[in-house]
Amino acid sequence: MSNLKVSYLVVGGGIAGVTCVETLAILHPEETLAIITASSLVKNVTNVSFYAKTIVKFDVSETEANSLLKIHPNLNIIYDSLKHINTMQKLVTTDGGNIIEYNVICICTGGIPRLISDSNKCNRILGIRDTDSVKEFEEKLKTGRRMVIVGNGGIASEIVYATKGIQKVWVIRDDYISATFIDPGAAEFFQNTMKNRSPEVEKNKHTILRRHVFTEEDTVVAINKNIKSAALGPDWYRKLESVKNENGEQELEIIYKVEVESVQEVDNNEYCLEVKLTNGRTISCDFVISATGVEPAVNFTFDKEPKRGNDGGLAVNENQETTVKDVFAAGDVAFAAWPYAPHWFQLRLWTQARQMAGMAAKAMHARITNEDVLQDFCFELFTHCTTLFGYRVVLLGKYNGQGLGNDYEILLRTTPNVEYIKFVLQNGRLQGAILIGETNLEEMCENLILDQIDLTPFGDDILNPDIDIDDYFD
Ligand SMILES: Cc1cc2nc3c(=O)[nH]c(=O)nc-3n(C[C@H](O)[C@H](O)[C@H](O)COP(=O)(O)OP(=O)(O)OC[C@H]3O[C@@H](n4cnc5c(N)ncnc54)[C@H](O)[C@@H]3O)c2cc1C
Ligand SMILES: NC(=O)C1=CN([C@@H]2O[C@H](COP(=O)(O)OP(=O)(O)OC[C@H]3O[C@@H](n4cnc5c(N)ncnc54)[C@H](OP(=O)(O)O)[C@@H]3O)[C@@H](O)[C@H]2O)C=CC1
Repeated sequence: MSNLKVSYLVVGGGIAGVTCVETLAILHPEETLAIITASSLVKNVTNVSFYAKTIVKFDVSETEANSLLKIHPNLNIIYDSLKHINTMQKLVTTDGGNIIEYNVICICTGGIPRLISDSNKCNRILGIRDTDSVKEFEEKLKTGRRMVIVGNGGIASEIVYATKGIQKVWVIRDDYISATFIDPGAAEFFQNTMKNRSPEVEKNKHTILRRHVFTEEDTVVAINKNIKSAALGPDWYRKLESVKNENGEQELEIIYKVEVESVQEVDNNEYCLEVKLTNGRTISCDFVISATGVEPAVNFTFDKEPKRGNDGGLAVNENQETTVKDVFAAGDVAFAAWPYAPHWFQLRLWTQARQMAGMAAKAMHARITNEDVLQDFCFELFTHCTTLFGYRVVLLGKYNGQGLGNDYEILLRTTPNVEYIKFVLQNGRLQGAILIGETNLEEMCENLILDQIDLTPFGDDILNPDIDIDDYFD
């Protein structure tokens, strides 16, 4: 137990918390800084590379929290969990009884899986977030014969792709797969490649994976067992590829446009779970993966509650400050409540956790030094680089026509098993793009979206592979 007084206090050892600490250490090295982390390992970002000004790719790795001392020798690391924030007196208390006074605080407590409604009745409905949850999943995978996967976003797509030797029933409420990230055309592109995974595609799959392989060690120490440690690293699902299940052939059935009505444990059946769907069908299985999104982790109390967003996240302005002065928030726990630039929106991703935390650090520093701060340029354009079904995927701007109504055009170029390129245009100007494969179009698309150049004169040539469109703009 200790009493401590610092200028800057950061809570959470995920990408957001660590980025905030790293940025503050650079901006204000002489000032006192502390981090409260509920787990002995923290996340950090390495191998940052730029495809373009705002399109950044990086690896996410995990490291001992005390390695942060390298960047800030006077950093106070408090291995504990936040319990209460007294915003009037500007002090926090922790579950372990520590009291820390601050001038400015940044809350980066991340999120937890938002599970389907019957999850509280049965422990065979799993969510994936941290190492422990993956271990439990691996155990179930080793002996399971059939699993039901609910949800149509990143985690469900990765699980469907990576698991073998088990029957999979993928239950989605859309009429095409992976709807969070792609459109129906790209879904078809992926499904075709999944059907006939040729040796060539298998080869590509390995060459385009990120360099860092997820290796979160068993040595991770959870300080508070009720609090999940940071979200997993990028290659987490590769562990699933090596799980041996001798039960049988891989089979995938996708059931579109349905939801789960109920899940019941049964003991008179070959399988111990029955999943009833809204279309009247019942599926017997061993366990259910609920990959149905994230809930912000506001797992502590306030004397004065800041405003929340409609998803329960702490509402923040363009400087990442909540509605309570000197209380900032970043990453999955935050709800972006400022008026967005035309080509940006919030999705809970590493990139945004990192960007928000960098912005929060700048604004916290500006508060302490009494300076003005402007929102970072990165919030001008939504960008996401990832790997789906073994392919590089870059998403830019309003890549699925989000918020554009019905008044937009789509331009497509696709080569089976190689690339899928979609441009979303409105009034002849590029609003968003999906780039799958090694397209090398990232920088051009970024410029076209940010500069809103009228592309009408180019017609369909904008996607003609024989014309180097960059030449037009040089
Ligand atoms: C399986 C999986 C795969 C993903 N894949 C991708 C991907 O490919 N690309 C991508 O962009 N994004 C991906 N994401 C999303 C990405 O991981 C998150 O958006 C990002 O990690 C959020 O970072 P964060 O720091 O806000 O939260 P977290 O990583 O959740 O970190 C929160 C930290 O706060 C700590 N904490 C919580 N409560 C307290 C408390 N009361 N006191 C002290 N500490 C506390 C936790 O222990 C944790 O260390 C994935 C997520 C998951 C679960
Ligand atoms: N490669 C990547 O970039 C990856 C990113 N992630 C990130 O990790 C986090 C967690 O991933 P994930 O859980 O996949 O979350 P996502 O938000 O990506 O996807 C959730 C999915 O579940 C659906 N859903 C929500 N509630 C229900 C319900 N009750 N019944 C049926 N379907 C439902 C959503 O549909 P609807 O859209 O209709 O609400 C959506 O398709 C996200 O922030 C995600 O972006 C995770 C893995 C990989």
